[in-house]
Amino acid sequence: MYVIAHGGAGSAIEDPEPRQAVLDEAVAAGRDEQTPLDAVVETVRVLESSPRFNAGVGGSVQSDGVVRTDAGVMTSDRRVGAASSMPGVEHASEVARLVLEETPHVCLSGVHAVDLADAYDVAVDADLWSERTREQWADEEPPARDDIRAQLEWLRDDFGGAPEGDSSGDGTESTDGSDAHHESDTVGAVATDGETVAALTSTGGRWRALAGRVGDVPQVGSGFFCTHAGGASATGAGEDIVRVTLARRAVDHLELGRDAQSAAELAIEEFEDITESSAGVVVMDAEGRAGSAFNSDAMQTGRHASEDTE
Ligand SMILES: NC(=O)C[C@H](N)C(=O)O
Repeated sequence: MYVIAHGGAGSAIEDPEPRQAVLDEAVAAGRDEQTPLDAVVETVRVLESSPRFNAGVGGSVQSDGVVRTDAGVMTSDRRVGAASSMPGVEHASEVARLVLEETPHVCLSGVHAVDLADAYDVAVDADLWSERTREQWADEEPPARDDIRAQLEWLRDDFGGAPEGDSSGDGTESTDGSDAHHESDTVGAVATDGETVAALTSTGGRWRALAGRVGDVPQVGSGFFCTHAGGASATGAGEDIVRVTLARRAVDHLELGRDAQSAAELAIEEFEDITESSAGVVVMDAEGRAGSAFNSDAMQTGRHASEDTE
């Protein structure tokens, strides 16, 4: 099994090694699986359990003080499953797989997605707060939950640009080496056994987004996409990623004959030209050749590829 994983596009961090170790461990877990779908879920599960990433435990906090998780997965036979806005769900990746495998639909949201998870014994009462998100949220002064207009006033300036991780401009960085606002560490993976391919992305979204906000991650073609040619997982400013359907763009370039690296690079170039925002994407073709590109300061990846086309 070939696997590539990412830990989000965002600011450069001072101490990338501990996060790299988790990414490498995640890829190693995925490599042992029997199918690409199992491989991407296993890879992402490891990342969702680590508070170093903005997915599962340690996810971004929305404007009402609740952490909600999103994920989307697609296989090369064009099966799709996505789930969004789930409080208490550490492994959004598993709920996305449930939607793909157990339902006739492609996306479920909110309490209904949580109910599906519960019905299939996926844990739904996890504490998704980490030490870091607790500390950061304690510094926030959000308006009352039911005053939506005041909340929008409070958060509006954080959006319309890239999640560089330091939306306050105070340049702070947390002790475990992730960005201060902890929103650029979305995770994702693409895997292939040389026959079929799967791509999966999972996130806590963006810091202090309006409660109920859903970004690119559970939207097919935006945060994730996969065909027989290969798959892609995107990360970055979700509001901008959806405008260009970034993951689909990268896979389209594979379909048109580019290698994984130039498909990733071209997709990011086009993304930047259109949006002037920042993002990253990892790509793997059906033979397990990997590529990645980003226009943020950094994006960490882990990979076990047949070849790096970089
Ligand atoms: N850091 C990220 O990748 C955030 C994610 N794309 C979102 O907008 O929800």
